[in-house]
Amino acid sequence: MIEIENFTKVYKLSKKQRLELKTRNHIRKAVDGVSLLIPKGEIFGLLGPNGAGKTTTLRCISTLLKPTQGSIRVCGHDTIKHPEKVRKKIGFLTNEIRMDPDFSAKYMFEFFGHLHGLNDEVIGERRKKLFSYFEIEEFQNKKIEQLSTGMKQKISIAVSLVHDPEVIIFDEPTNGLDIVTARSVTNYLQLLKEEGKLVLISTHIMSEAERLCDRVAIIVNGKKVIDGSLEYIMDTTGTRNLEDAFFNLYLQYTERGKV
Ligand SMILES: Nc1ncnc2c1ncn2[C@@H]1O[C@H](COP(=O)(O)OP(=O)(O)OP(=O)(O)O)[C@@H](O)[C@H]1O
Repeated sequence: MIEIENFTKVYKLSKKQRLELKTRNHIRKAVDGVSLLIPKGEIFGLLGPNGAGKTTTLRCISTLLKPTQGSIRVCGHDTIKHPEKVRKKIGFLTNEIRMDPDFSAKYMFEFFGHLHGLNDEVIGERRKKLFSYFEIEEFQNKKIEQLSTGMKQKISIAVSLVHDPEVIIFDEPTNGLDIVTARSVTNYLQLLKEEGKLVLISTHIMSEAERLCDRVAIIVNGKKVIDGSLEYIMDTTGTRNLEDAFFNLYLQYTERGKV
């Protein structure tokens, strides 16, 4: 389970950032007082427009950043007090973490397997399973720079899952993928859910969230505006699909000045 309580993240803005953002403010509140309970055995979607605070939230859960206020626990471990215990439990995928282009998929997989303290036999078994599912086998000895965007993303996903984590946190996992590759990724997330794992994704794609997620939270300007099952969100907003529900809430919380 992931337990997020009254979580706030404030960034300090450098002079360069202030100029770029055309602001005099020295800070930016990226996430503002968000609380969430995310159970295992489900796919949970974090939805929101650009700049809503999704990536910041996922990075704080994954211990790459520290919350400014509030607390986050993953499988009972506090992300600030016991980040190393949290890291053992999670597989994290983000667009900014790139595979080293000079190395091969096989090398990267083994490297990260060893970092997680796995022995060669376990790494070999995991590699066979994941490389076969994502059809990486044929390309596993090629330099990553020679491979397509889709293949690179599949390799990143396989590497993030080397240690068979209980909690899978993927920031926009299908971003930039064609529909065939995207479907193989989302199908795998469903398999992980069926194995009882907790899967947390962020996405802009409402149809994907609707097809994949058991529950979602919508974040606008750093604040959670709703969370719950898809049925609950559609009932509450009086809509029949997630995209309409999203727009309904977005307009309500931006134009009417609630956020
Ligand atoms: N390192 C940083 N320093 C300062 N501000 C930041 C930093 N990272 C993000 N922000 C700001 O925090 C806010 C939330 O950004 P974040 O990347 O978490 O949003 P997001 O929902 O993931 O957006 P997107 O869908 O565009 O990736 C934005 O206003 C962004 O400009």
